[in-house]
Amino acid sequence: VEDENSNSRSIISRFQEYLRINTAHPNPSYNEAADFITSEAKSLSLDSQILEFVKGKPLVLLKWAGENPSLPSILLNSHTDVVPAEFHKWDHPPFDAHLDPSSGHIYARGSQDMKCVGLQYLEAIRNLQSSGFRPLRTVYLSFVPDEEIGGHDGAEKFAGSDTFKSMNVGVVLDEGLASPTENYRLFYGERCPWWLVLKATGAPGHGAKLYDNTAMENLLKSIETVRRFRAAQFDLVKAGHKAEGEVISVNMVFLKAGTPSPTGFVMNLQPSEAQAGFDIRVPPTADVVSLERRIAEEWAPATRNMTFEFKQKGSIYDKFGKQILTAFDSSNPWWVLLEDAIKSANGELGKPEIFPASTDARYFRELGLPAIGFSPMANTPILLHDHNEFLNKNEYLRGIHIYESIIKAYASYVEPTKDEDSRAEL
Ligand SMILES: CSCC[C@H](NC=O)C(=O)O
Ligand SMILES: [Zn+2]
Ligand SMILES: [Zn+2]
Repeated sequence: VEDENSNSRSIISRFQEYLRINTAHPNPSYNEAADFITSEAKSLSLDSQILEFVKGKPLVLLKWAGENPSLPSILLNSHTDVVPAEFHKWDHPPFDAHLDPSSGHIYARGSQDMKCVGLQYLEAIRNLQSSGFRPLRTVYLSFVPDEEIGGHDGAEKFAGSDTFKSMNVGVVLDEGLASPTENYRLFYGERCPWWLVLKATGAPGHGAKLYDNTAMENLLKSIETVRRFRAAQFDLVKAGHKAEGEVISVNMVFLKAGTPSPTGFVMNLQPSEAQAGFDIRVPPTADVVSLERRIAEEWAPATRNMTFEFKQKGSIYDKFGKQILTAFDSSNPWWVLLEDAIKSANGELGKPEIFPASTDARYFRELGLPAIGFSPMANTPILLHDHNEFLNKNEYLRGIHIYESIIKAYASYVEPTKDEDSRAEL
């Protein structure tokens, strides 16, 4: 028991050490994080290399060589960056990794999203190694930069690289979300980001004059139309008809209009231009043609002097024209193995879900690879990107055992031969 306690204490202090590295945008300490991961990898005798697709943005790639390197490998992905935090709004500073002695909560930016997962992979490997386990398939771990700002200089370049090709990856694990209930959550796809700017123009005029076709009026009508659409989508979720990832979300994220003056804005001038920005998330199964038509005809009608521009417009289709989804039935052995491995480690599971935001998993799915989103955090409020993000230490430790079970199952998996397949069908 004494040993176990001191072992848990070292596991938790390694987690805290990683959390204390400030990898928040816009100036993440990527090199410090890379050094930390590299030194952890050394202690596990894993091969490590730094891929620097863009200068100053290291991606750490680790390899636990399998006994049969010709089999497709396993990739365990996590991002090293985190979103910024408003220090004064937290109960404990976001990069102190304070462990509350009574609750066992560890407070830090990145404790849920997703430094927990990155280190849990490594701790699970440490435990598997000391139990004498040897992987049949090669297990890779990638610690990637820039996920929070779109992953273009991280996972996107990695997935397109020759290094990646040479890894012969068969399946990818990436992040999921915390679950407030007993059930862990598994994600088989994600919504696609469309960042839309609606622009209105109109006749400028005196602030005292009532007249039609002002930029502000034109924009407000669109905002009202978008708001009604948003409410209808949200109602489907509130009524329990759809899950969060199954509806189109639209949130207004900026408003820009007015004529600046030294004291603020000119108050008696109706401006000739006004803009509003929206973060739209589109489920992979959505009817995108009708959404596009809605935007052009109802949200930005030319008849009201409106135009629109996409700042980001992901596709829900891969290069074969297929919706970007990972199968979650018996056609995907990795899905079945994952569920079984979690259950055999006493984890309970909810229904497969669409990830409501965007993650790096899409870059791997786009290649046609199965990628599954999973972060082992049950009984935990969803606090990613929020103030006072925390993860309970026991939940963190439990997650390590879950990954031991998963990595063991994945790294040992042998595809049934054709013969066994046909027998199973009989
Ligand atoms: C358009 S890529 C943005 C990626 C980001 N990922 C996590 O929050 C997101 O907003 O979902
Ligand atoms: Zn994340
Ligand atoms: Zn995030």
